[in-house]
Amino acid sequence: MIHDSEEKYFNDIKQKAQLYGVTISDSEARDLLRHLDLVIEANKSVNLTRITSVRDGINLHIVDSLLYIAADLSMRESHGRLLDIGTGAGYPGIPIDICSSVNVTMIDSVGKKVRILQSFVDELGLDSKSECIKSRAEELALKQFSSFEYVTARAVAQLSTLIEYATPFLVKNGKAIFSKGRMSDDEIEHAQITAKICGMKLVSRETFELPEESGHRELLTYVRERDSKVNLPRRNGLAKSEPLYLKHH
Ligand SMILES: C[S@@+](CC[C@H](N)C(=O)[O-])C[C@H]1O[C@@H](n2cnc3c(N)ncnc32)[C@H](O)[C@@H]1O
Repeated sequence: MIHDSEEKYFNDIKQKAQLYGVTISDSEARDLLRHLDLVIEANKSVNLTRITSVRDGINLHIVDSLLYIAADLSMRESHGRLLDIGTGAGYPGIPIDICSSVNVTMIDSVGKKVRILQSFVDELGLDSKSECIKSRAEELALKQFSSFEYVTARAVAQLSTLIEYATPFLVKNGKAIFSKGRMSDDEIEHAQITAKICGMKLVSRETFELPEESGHRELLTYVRERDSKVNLPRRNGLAKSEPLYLKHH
């Protein structure tokens, strides 16, 4: 548990968020830290993250998640719906929930992770505007077609796969925002082909450096402009095993 150093960590989170233009309140910083504390504690018995220290967690989980807000400040005031695909311990879904007014739905295909995630949401009192669902993206998209203004994902799959996963969930003009480390030329080219097939347009690509040289990030934002040329979602696993950029090139 965090005690003496709480104050120091609050200020650290607030100052680091501010570096990216995200102003957060004391109570938001407290909730972000409380979530991280719960994740580090739960991680002792269930494998959720390779990060075990609060210091690393602030940079690599909290600040990294807040980059999604930095990339699209509109979500701070939006009361729309946001879907976080493959959320794991709730990154970036929970920090976005804490620091914005969007209604966040978090999904993961692993039931054990979703049960722990639900306990974090309950403990943090986020339950009135958060939802945790155990599902693969491809399955939930059939039930929640065209239902979200925003889709996010971090560390889940290649960009082309993420674009295919996100597309059916988005309303027209809805945005998919993905964070990536360094990408290969192939990953970018495959994403461009997939986006075209899915009716998605890359509208912004911003570069960020995480604090204390913790990493390089690119935040890519796609808008759902047109109907997809293929019926989405496709069957489970096809986005990876038979990528659209190969089939429909
Ligand atoms: C490396 S973890 C990242 C977790 C979290 N987003 C983060 O950045 O800390 C990837 C997660 O995506 C989930 N996942 C992978 N493919 C998925 C799919 N098709 N639908 C839903 N969840 C998926 C996995 O179960 C796993 O928890």
